[in-house]
Amino acid sequence: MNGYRDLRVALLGCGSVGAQVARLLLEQGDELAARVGARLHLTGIAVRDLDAPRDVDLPRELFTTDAEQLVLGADIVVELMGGIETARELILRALESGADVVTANKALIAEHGPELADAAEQVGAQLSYEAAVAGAIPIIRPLRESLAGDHITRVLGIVNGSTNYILDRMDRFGDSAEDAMRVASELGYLEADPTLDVEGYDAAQKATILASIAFHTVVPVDAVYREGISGVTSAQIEAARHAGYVIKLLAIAERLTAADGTTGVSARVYPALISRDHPLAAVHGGKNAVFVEAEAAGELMFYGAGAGGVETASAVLGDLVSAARRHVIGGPGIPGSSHADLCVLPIGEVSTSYQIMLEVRDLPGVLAEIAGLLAEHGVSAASVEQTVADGAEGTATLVIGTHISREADLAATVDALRGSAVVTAVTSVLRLEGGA
Ligand SMILES: NC(=O)c1ccc[n+]([C@@H]2O[C@H](COP(=O)([O-])OP(=O)(O)OC[C@H]3O[C@@H](n4cnc5c(N)ncnc54)[C@H](O)[C@@H]3O)[C@@H](O)[C@H]2O)c1
Ligand SMILES: N[C@@H](CCO)C(=O)O
Ligand code: NA
Repeated sequence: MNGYRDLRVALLGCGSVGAQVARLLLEQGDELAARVGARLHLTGIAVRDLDAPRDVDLPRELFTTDAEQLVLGADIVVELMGGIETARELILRALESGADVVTANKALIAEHGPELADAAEQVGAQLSYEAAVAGAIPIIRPLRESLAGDHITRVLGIVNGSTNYILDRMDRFGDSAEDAMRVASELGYLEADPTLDVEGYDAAQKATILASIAFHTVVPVDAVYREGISGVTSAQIEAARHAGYVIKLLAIAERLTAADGTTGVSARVYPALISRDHPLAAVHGGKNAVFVEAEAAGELMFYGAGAGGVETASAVLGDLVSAARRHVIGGPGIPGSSHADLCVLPIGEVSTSYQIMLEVRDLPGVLAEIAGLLAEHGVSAASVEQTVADGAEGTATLVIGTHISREADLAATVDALRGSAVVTAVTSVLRLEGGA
């Protein structure tokens, strides 16, 4: 039709995202053909159950349970099944046959990205995964292409919508952690296994991908330091607000110099304080945002929907159109870039400032004792506030803000505080991020 050649597109999986990709491919066929210069011909959709109910009405003859057969002969394979092993095998098979692959599978890319990128490079195929990080938000392509001539120094991301939703409810509506979690669950925001969201595993997968691309290196997912939001309390949220901060679950990728002079990368996920003036503080509900700091470009922010079937389908189709254009023009796909080969530095090498909440004995000399413990470990207090004196009788609550300190020094300080006779409890230690 219209003299366009056909490019054979095989779709693996027809769930929330896959069904929307199929619908858009069919509905927008003519326009996509005009944009690409070839017709994106959906040859089939691999499903587990031919008769399962779908979000979208799609021609039944497209469905097949034979994913392996479908992949054979495809020009572009779009993997939207999720899971690791079957997806990995099918993608490797597709790449080895020279097909381009588009996937939204963050777990797979975080675990096997380098292997898949190598397989793609061997045959000059394109492996694209814009939808794997922050759903609809263009962030992979900007990092890989638009910022390819710059030096990125730091990436701070709110890349998990469900935990952002939970923390935002606690902050804005005063919900308890349990209530906020229940609402998030009712709205279907959480993964089938909510631990993946709540304990930061999903964000860690995205941190791996962001750190690897931003710093042209390989950051294994196991090397990402990870804390989730299950320990965040209403008292911490309240204390943060009082001090002009908000608590966000951040995925951070940063170029750092270690104490011994080694340059490396830190990749970490934890709930952190950020100033209410920081652009990331305005990311509410289930939205995602990625804040990028680059030497020449300065500060950039990418904001939008990090999940949702049709929203995520937008990113998938963007990759699909890009892969299809390559087929029309010819030439190899853009290979992954890991030439910098940087080491991943442990959390102890990170320097940031901290907010420590303590319950102490309300006695003369206590402040001096605590100041002495901080000084002994090279941690300098920027502020000390006695917020309430209404805990157990004879105790006071202290909130200490520190100057920028090394995590290792801070950890030793917290251990010393816990062991001190004047401290009855260390109730909170939070890092403050987003500053200079
Ligand atoms: N839903 C989102 O908002 C979102 C956002 C970003 C990324 N992703 C990623 O996109 C991918 C798809 O997510 P989803 O939300 O559409 O999942 P989903 O569970 O709704 O759909 C996956 C579908 O694939 C099918 N499937 C699984 N294994 C199969 C196999 N071996 N053969 C054929 N079909 C198989 C399942 O039956 C299911 O229908 C995942 O990797 C997910 O992490 C999803
Ligand atoms: N569970 C993820 C889905 C998108 O990857 C989230 O909450 O953001
Ligand atoms: Na994205």
